Amino acid sequence: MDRVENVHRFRRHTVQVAEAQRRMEEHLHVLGVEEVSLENAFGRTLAEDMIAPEHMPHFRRSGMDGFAIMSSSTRGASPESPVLLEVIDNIPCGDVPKSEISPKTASRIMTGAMVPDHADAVIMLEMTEDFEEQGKTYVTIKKEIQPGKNLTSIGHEMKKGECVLQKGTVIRAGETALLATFGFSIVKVYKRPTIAIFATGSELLPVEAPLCPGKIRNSNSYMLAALIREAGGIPLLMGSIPDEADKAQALILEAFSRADFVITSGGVSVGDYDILVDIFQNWEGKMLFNKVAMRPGSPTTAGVWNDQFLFALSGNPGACFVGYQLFIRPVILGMQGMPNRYLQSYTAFLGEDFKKVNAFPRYVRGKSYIREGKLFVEPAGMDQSSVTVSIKDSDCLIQIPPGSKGMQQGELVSVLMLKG
Ligand SMILES: Nc1nc2c(c(=O)[nH]1)N[C@H]1C(S)=C(S)[C@@H](COP(=O)(O)OP(=O)(O)OC[C@H]3O[C@@H](n4cnc5c(N)ncnc54)[C@H](O)[C@@H]3O)O[C@H]1N2
Ligand code: MOO
Ligand SMILES: [Mg+2]
Repeated sequence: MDRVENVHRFRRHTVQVAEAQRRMEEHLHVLGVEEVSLENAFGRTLAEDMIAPEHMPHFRRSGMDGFAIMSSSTRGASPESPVLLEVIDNIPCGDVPKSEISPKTASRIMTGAMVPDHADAVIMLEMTEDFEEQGKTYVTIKKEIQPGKNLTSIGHEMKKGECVLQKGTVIRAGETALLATFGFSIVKVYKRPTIAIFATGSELLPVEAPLCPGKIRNSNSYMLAALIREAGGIPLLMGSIPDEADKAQALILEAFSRADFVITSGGVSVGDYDILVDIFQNWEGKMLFNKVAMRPGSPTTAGVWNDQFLFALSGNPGACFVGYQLFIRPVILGMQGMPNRYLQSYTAFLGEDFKKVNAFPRYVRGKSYIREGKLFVEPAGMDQSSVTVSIKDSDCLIQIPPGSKGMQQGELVSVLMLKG
């Protein structure tokens, strides 16, 4: 149930995180498609199924350096009664064999080379002895060899016409190897969203400015830009806006023409200078939510303007980080066609007591570790919403359910993994 709150000038309706995500999903659309070269495709999402244009491998391939033979030639072979075959060819990788194999012949062959016709096995070099006699080379085999030994058949890994990679697959190292194998030098991928980032607050200084009393440097914009890059988006740093609602609104609306969507940080709570609240109060677009049952980041607000999102994150760095992970990251991944866009949930043991109580579910910046084969998590450091230093040490968000008693060391807790 939504809880309605009346704080001074702005009615706020608290929604659960899942409901807030559901509302934003209604407006989430995959961006268009573009072609990129394979070397620039890392981290991108395939926009079409990739179908194998040929078998892999497309020729019968030797798995060892040795001799290609007919396995039947070795029947009865033993140290006491070795088989003698005449060596009729030498096949390096990349060559086509010049001769086919018969019951009395063998061809010297290298790992990865094309196995000659009628050969159905390759015997390792170390299991043979060869010698020359009257200008001819012979190989001695003292062991029976099974058909198919050290020979990779055509289409062993994949058959022509099979789906190599499905639409929606994120291209990482293994995918890149397959795309290269099948000759896809250009691939169709979803476009990367461009996101305009504004910081708000008259206290904010540019990063390069010296400190002065009461002011701080704008760290949220840079943190958000880094997070956006991590998710494959393109950040547009728009600097910081002083606490003047009209000016901020004009700049934000203008940014919609330059970006796929806009994020702001700061100015969403109940302070006198919380200008995003004013902007959303006069919002002509659609409101999605303006209060979320979560800590930190409860004032996180979102709306849609002509099909484009405006996300207003809290100014407190910890809240800004958590708000990004729960709302912005899934949108960036979703716009790139990624099906698994929400942080994955695991169960872990709590490594230490967490006594802070709250009416809302709490997302504690945590660090995870394995002890005796079990996954443990504990707070990464100071957990107040205003704290920046613990962000770098966190690899997960520990989900502490709302309640009056907190949680004890050793209890099982649900965790959202941020990395990996
Ligand atoms: N009376 C109440 N006060 C507050 C409430 C409340 O419910 N009643 N909510 C608190 C909660 S929870 C949060 S979260 C914050 C939200 O604050 P805002 O989103 O309005 O952000 P600001 O007021 O602009 O700034 C808060 C804090 O963060 C610093 N900040 C802002 N921008 C940046 C930036 N780009 N880089 C680094 N740090 C930044 C800013 O200087 C403030 O210290 O409100 C609570 N208050
Ligand atoms: O919702 Mo606030 O982010 O807890 O400090
Ligand atoms: Mg404020």
